[in-house]
Amino acid sequence: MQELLSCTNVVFHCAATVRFNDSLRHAVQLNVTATQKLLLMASQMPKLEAFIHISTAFSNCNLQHIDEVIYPCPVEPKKIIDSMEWLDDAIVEEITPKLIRDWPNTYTYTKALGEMVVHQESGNLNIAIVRPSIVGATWQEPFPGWVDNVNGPSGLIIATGKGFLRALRGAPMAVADLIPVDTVVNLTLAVGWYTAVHRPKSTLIYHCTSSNFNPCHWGKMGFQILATCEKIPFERAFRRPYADFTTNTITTQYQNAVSHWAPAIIYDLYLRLTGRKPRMTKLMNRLLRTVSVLEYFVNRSWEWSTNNTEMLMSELSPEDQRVFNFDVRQLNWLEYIENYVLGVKKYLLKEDMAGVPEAKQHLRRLRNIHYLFNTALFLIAWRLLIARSQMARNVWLFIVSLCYKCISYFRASSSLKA
Ligand SMILES: CCCCCCCCCCCCCCCCCC(=O)SCCNC(=O)CCNC(=O)[C@H](O)C(C)(C)COP(=O)(O)OP(=O)(O)OC[C@H]1O[C@@H](n2cnc3c(N)ncnc32)[C@H](O)[C@@H]1OP(=O)(O)O
Ligand SMILES: NC(=O)C1=CN([C@@H]2O[C@H](COP(=O)(O)OP(=O)(O)OC[C@H]3O[C@@H](n4cnc5c(N)ncnc54)[C@H](OP(=O)(O)O)[C@@H]3O)[C@@H](O)[C@H]2O)C=CC1
Repeated sequence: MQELLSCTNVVFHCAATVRFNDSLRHAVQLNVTATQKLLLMASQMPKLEAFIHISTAFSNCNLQHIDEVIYPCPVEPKKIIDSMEWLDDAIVEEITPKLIRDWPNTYTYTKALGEMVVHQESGNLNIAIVRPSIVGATWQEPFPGWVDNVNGPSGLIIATGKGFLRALRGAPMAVADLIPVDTVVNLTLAVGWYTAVHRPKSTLIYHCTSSNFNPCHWGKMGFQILATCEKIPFERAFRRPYADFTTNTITTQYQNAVSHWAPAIIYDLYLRLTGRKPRMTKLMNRLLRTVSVLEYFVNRSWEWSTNNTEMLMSELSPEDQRVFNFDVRQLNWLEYIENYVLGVKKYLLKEDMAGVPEAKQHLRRLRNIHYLFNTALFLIAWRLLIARSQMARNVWLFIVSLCYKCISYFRASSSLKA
């Protein structure tokens, strides 16, 4: 502690809980109280030049247009911190929806409270706030596509590539505000420099987002994920990768029943029959729960103003602009997403590229099983229909006689030509 207090020049405060469904008590402890404690600690650092707090672009996701300002929270953070000390867990759980109001989860709500704490308790500290949007794999450094956890889109890329996720309630034309992690790091370092050297009079907020500079839509992203998974498939896929966005609740429910639950139940039945432990329905349950907490972010678009980020870009020397590049106007989304999917395969699934031919062969087998299954299903349905309906029998006889006539006609015309 003594060493930290006496030697620290710049604090980059990244630590947080990023789980959307954390209990309010835990999220307040990590994202609000800890911020307050770190500010107190920072105020005792004589050599401190700058304190950079990492928030999220979604801390005010209850608004549609978000400026580079700190918005007040309905209840003072101090009151929330105090109440967490004496309220028991059951009451905290009960009042959580009332407290978080139109925030979608405890994470975004407590990140907003964390910003308020920074604003109120910064004292004489030289502070800035960075708000990244959805952090994705690296764009360039140390190499394209590096990723180390399943947060945000990464987990859903796995679920799509492995064929578990077939449909997602989301708007394909909504903006997918992804930002590569190396861009966030570069911008954060540049903010550290600017805050320490230029000492702005007020706390500056920097939106580390892509939509203002180079927008990409969920539809385009989904398309490129599927295209890459087709070209370089993941190993041992459950089904062929195919997924689509739907905006309709009934279609979503239909897709959940037919494309998610039915195959999982059939597969578990097969596992049981072959004496193995069923696991697919459990996995599907977890996946659909994850999807339900992420859906909020795929159904809406936000606008973030980026004046401070643009100002910072113009303040950097040409050499620093190159070394600490955070200009996402140069980012090619299709190339980035392809590298992202390959990074997921390599660094999260730990799959070797040598296994690609076998993975392709597996997809071909899955395609054949799919055709076989559909044909069998069609024949069974048709057989049942014929047994029960005179009209179906008539249609069937009509089709058979039509086929017979066509074959006879072609046979006759070919023998005439001969
Ligand atoms: C057309 C096709 C298109 C496809 C692609 C489309 C992509 C759309 C993506 C939209 C992303 C939107 C993200 C918005 C981020 C906002 C930015 C931030 O500031 S926020 C910063 C970002 N923060 C986040 O992203 C937090 C997201 N995560 C959470 O909030 C929670 O983990 C939870 C609620 C999902 C589950 O909680 P709980 O039930 O308590 O259980 P646990 O926590 O213990 O986990 C259970 C299992 O789930 C696993 N798993 C975890 N995450 C994902 C995932 N994304 N995915 C898949 N799986 C995931 C986890 O590995 C574990 O597996 P296992 O070890 O048991 O095998
Ligand atoms: N991922 C995203 O899409 C986005 C993230 N952010 C923000 O970026 C920051 C980093 O997030 P991300 O890297 O994604 O999340 P991670 O969960 O990967 O990292 C969180 C970090 O916080 C540390 N931490 C958690 N609890 C404690 C604790 N009690 N004491 C000390 N350290 C702790 C963890 O340490 P350890 O590894 O030891 O557990 C970990 O290094 C967060 O502030 C988050 O809000 C903002 C926008 C988007």
